Amino acid sequence: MLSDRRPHTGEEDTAATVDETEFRDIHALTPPSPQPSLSRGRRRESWEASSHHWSTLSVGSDALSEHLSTMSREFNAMVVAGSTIQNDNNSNHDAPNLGRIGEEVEETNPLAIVPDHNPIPSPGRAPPVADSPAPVEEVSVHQVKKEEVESKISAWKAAEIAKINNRFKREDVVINGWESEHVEKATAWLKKVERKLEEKRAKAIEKVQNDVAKARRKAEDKRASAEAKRGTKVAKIRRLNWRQGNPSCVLGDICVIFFWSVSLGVGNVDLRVLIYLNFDQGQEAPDNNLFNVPDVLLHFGFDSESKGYQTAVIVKDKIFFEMLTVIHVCAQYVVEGSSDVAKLPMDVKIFDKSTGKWLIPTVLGTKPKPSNGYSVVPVNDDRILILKEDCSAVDSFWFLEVDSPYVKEQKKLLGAEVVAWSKGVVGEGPKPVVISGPSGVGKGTLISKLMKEFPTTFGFSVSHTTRAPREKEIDGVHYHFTERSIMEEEIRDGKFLESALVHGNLYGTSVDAVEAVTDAGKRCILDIDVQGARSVRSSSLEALFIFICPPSFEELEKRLRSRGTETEEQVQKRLTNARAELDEGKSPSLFDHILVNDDLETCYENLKKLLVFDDTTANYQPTVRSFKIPVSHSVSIKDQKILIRCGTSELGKEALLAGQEDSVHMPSTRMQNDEMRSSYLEVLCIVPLTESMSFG
Ligand SMILES: Nc1ncnc2c1ncn2[C@@H]1O[C@H](COP(=O)(O)OP(=O)(O)OP(=O)(O)O)[C@@H](O)[C@H]1O
Ligand SMILES: Nc1nc2c(ncn2[C@@H]2O[C@H](COP(=O)(O)O)[C@@H](O)[C@H]2O)c(=O)[nH]1
Repeated sequence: MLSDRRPHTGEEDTAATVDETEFRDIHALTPPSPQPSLSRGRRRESWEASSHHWSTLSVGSDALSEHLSTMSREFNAMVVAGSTIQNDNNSNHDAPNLGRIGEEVEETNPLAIVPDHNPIPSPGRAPPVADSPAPVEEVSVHQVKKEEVESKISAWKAAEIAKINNRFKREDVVINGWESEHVEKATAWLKKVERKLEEKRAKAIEKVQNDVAKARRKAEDKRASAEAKRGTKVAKIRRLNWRQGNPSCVLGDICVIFFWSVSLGVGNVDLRVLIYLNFDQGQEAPDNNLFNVPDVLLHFGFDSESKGYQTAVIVKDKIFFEMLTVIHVCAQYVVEGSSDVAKLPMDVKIFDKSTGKWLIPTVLGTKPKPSNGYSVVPVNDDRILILKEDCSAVDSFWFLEVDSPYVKEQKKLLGAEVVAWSKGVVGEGPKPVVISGPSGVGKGTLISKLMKEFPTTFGFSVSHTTRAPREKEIDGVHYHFTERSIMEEEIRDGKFLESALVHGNLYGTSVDAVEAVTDAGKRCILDIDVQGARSVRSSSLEALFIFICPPSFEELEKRLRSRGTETEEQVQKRLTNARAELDEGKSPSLFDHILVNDDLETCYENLKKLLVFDDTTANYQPTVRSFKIPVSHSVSIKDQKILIRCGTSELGKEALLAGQEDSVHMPSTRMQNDEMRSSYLEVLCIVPLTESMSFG
């Protein structure tokens, strides 16, 4: 019967069913059990069957199945106990079975850590049932037993619920533990990740800071080097500029003054040399001050180390310039009384007074060619004038820059003691010529004719361009064909005198291109667009600006097309730009001359008139070039002027003869007086120093 019971999955349902159903079953079907042992055996069978049945119908949890099976066994025991009471009067045979109900069922669940403090009261401990002598009494005993069983069942239920609650509490503890363990783990992981991120961040910040510092340092270096380059370029441009200007002769009653435009090889010195030729012994000098020989820091002494005489100039606590050989020459000259001595080179070394040591500096620039002798005068704190004796005036003036801005820059760059030679170039070259005009007007054609006819007089400035070479165009002859990125960098580096975007390509005139021509002693011709002309006009380069105009716009278009070097699109672009250029070409502030290229030959003749027979070209070879600084002279610096004084009749004669009467335009009355001319001549060169010498 018990084994036929329908299984219940819910424990409370089971208990409730047991409450209501089991007892009805007990009354109806109490089996007479003749032998307690047999009855016990049968009951065991029922339990086993029941247990088996329950376990096979469990809802999947072994623990739950085990638990329910335990409950079932205990419950069955109680029911059987209740049913056997009446047959088993005061027999306690089944007491051990009932007693088992109250026993702690061995807890196999690993979660079971809370002991059950509410055990089911052991039926064994129930007061023994007294013998019932009468049926009435029997009923009441039965009643008592029933109540007792009922109370046990209630107690059992409560105990089961408590067990379940405990079990869930234990589970809850374990779940909480599991939860906190995982939360802790996750938090620890997060902290680890955060720490790693923090480290990465710190590293990234450090890297960025290092990169920034590195970039700054690099930029500094680049800036310094660009600045140095710029300085050099500017100096070059200035030098180009100094070569400009006309030499002029100024006549005076007492003296003849030559104005020489002087330029320097490396430095930034612009000089004008005035030579006072005093013919009359009785005449006074134009400015007495000019004749005051100031402190000339020339020191002569014997250098035990090199066993010779040396000259030194003290500038800013440093002794510059050893002219051992010069003094040696002087000594020879003096002793032997002969000027016929070997030319001797010039060496530079520096005695640093603070350390008491001689330094051999890095010498920049081209040093002067050896001479018979030199005069040495500090001009100011940054350079020393060296006047070569007994050589042509063109090669006489030299400067040793010892602390000029250029030298300062170089010292910084090279991290060494630096000096630089600058040549005072006497005379000047003719102005470069800028030929501009719209594309197709005939600039190139005119320039080619000029070069062909005057190959030694004119030189073409070879521009840089990013445009592709045309057929027959040769790199380095017609253009320096360059990649855009390279050209852009070179423009940034200050390599260009001017540059412009012309018809979609970059074009530019490099300083080197102009220098290459001027260094070859030729007049430089630039073929550039109007933008370029404007740039050159606003630069320090003095030039002659000529604009070539077409006879008409239609003719320009015709020439451009007939040349056949451009695509239709390029022709259109060039024609559009031509209109703007033609407007600009009329600007008198930009161009010195406008030539209309109608008939080619006529235009060429006009160009030649402007260039070949203009004053600049005609006067290119200054007559004063043959002037010589005599051996016997004194050099001094006064009021920002270099004074060179010499005054013997022989030397005067020499200087005068070298000066050439025609170009000097000396007053005829005096020039006719040979006696007077040879009797006395005092020559004073006054060299005013310009701002670029940065006095003070
Ligand atoms: N006076 C002229 N009469 C007729 N044709 C000319 C005359 N001058 C030049 N040309 C022709 O015009 C064309 C353009 O001349 P050229 O190439 O010298 O122009 P350009 O001004 O140098 O042009 P670009 O600025 O594009 O270099 C050439 O074919 C040339 O032979
Ligand atoms: N600003 C400059 N313009 C230049 C230079 N070289 C040439 N040009 C001018 O470009 C156009 C086009 O020349 P093309 O050879 O492509 O026909 C022409 O007007 C030239 O005068 C330069 O160095 N700078």
